[in-house]
Amino acid sequence: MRFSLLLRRGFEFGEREVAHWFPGHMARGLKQMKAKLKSIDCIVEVHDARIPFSGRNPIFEESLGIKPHLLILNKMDLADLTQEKRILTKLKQQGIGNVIFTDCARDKNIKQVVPAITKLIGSSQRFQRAENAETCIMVIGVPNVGKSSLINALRRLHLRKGKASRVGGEPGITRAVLTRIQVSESPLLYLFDTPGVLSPRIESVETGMKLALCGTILDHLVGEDIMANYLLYTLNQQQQYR
Ligand SMILES: Nc1nc2c(ncn2[C@@H]2O[C@H](COP(=O)(O)OP(=O)(O)OP(=O)(O)O)[C@@H](O)[C@H]2O)c(=O)[nH]1
Repeated sequence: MRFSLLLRRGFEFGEREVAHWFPGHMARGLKQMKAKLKSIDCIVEVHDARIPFSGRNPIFEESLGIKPHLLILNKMDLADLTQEKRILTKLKQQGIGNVIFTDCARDKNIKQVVPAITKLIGSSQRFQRAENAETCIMVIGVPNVGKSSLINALRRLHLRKGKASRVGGEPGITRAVLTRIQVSESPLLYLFDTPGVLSPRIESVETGMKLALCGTILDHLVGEDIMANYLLYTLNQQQQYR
């Protein structure tokens, strides 16, 4: 019998409840972000390039969506970029036209970020603030996608300075109230790092599983066994048997 015929056709998630995967401190984080919004010129949303269509927080769009918006798909070094064109086309259809892929360990694509922000703000009528030379950005995203790493990479590139924002392998490293961090001298650019905020209504258990596998939800909240099982199922579906 062919090996592929033995593989599962679907994945049984059982009676899982995703609501409790949203820790309470995230609601507080979102409230603080909304309060800061008046002084922000542009929102930079960081997401994991491995799941470009899953798990972005719709609440960001509802509550923060009025400002110019740049989507950074980070961890491109871990993603399958043969699909890059298709990803960009699909995001454009969803109204997301400003997208940059990055790997925080390399400067190549990080270099595109500040010019893209400057261009976005420059072309946004509402935010032409001639009297104010400094620009303020808010970096948002679900936990552990690399928001702090991006800020540190921008500082390394533009200011030749070290880490200003704590980085960690577990979700939920950045919990502090928003701190203002300089990332560029010319143009004068400041960023607010924010705590990662998951959607309180993750659209499905499958989306939750993808978020967990990319490290945005703590493993034990979801269950290590089912995560491993779903990963195996997905790899088999994609015929990645190695
Ligand atoms: N492979 C790879 N790993 C990355 C990249 N950027 C960040 N990481 C790693 O991803 C993990 C999370 O990075 P952080 O910068 O702390 O993420 P964050 O979004 O600020 O996390 P929270 O504070 O939990 O919201 C760390 O282990 C980083 O080293 C990248 O471009 N590629």
